[in-house]
Amino acid sequence: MKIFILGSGVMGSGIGQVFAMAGHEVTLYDVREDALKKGMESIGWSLGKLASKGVNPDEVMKRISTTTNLQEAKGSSTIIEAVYEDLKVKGDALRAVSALEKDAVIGSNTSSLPITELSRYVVIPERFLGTHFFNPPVLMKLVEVIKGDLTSEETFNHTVSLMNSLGKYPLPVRKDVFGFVVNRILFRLFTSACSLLERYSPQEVDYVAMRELGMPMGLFMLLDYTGLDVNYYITKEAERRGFPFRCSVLEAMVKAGKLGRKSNLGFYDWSKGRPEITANAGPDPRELLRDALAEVKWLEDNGVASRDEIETGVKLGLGIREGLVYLGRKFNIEV
Ligand SMILES: NC(=O)c1ccc[n+]([C@@H]2O[C@H](COP(=O)([O-])OP(=O)(O)OC[C@H]3O[C@@H](n4cnc5c(N)ncnc54)[C@H](O)[C@@H]3O)[C@@H](O)[C@H]2O)c1
Repeated sequence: MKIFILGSGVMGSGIGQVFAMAGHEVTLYDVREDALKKGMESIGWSLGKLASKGVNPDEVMKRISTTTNLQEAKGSSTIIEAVYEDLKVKGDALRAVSALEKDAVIGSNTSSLPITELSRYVVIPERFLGTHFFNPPVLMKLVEVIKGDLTSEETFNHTVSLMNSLGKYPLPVRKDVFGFVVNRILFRLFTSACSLLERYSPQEVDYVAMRELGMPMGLFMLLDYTGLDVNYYITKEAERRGFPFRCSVLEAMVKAGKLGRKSNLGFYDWSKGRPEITANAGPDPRELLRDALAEVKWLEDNGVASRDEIETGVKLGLGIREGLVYLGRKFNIEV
């Protein structure tokens, strides 16, 4: 199949690599030559790492081409949009590409914009949906496939099968809700963690997140890792869309230039690399889990995804090895 990727950044290049590794012909498109060059370098680096696992880097590389000419989208069967997370930038890119190739299924990799809102920009909204890969796309097995209000059942089912054929686990998100499934749960965990700061240190909360919830990284460490400015922006966006992701300390931290890992300082000091967790006690794990589990129930009750699908998504997307529902039972929280 001919695949066209809009945006050759962190996600676009990774998604292109995933398709090429599954045998598809991929064209990476970007408005910047240097982004295409960087994207190809990062694919080459990643394939080099995978060579010892039976991947033939040259074969995969041969299937990927780059362009700054949007006209090359013509004849593509699938188009994935992975440009900046901005409604106007995405809208303009989608409008232009969808006018060129009307038969393609178009997926957006947005993390926070409603699929239905984006679908207003495409020529055939029935053939448009969300394809939310996780970072890094090559290593993360989870892809949320999101049905917008106008997405046809055929497009949705076709894309779920396509993601399966790439070796991914497509989590079917049947309703277009803010944050989709996995990030909604993550935002609940963040909100609970932030509200514990009155009584506990970030270290103590993270100790419990890692030790009792089995997360690969603590919640404050994760906020630092992805950037406090990025997370502050998401809390504002969540608020605007009526979803309670709150973390009141973020605003002052961002204003003070504490952005997390990228500025060497956030909830942790990153100047010497990934910080060590030295705490050996913290809050009751139920205080972290309760709202996240209420969210699982909400998603299930509202027909967004089933409990089993959510559980698999949480394991693959957040690295919570045992799953949230399992932890709920373990700690006697009713779900
Ligand atoms: N980075 C992550 O961890 C992550 C995870 C999941 C989803 N996402 C989402 O994926 C999308 C891309 O994120 P990213 O981290 O790869 O961003 P990025 O900044 O690394 O890359 C975006 C690329 O889009 C290009 N671009 C901008 N306007 C364009 C246009 N009109 N046409 C073509 N290319 C254009 C830029 O030149 C840049 O190379 C965003 O919607 C983001 O929310 C990101």
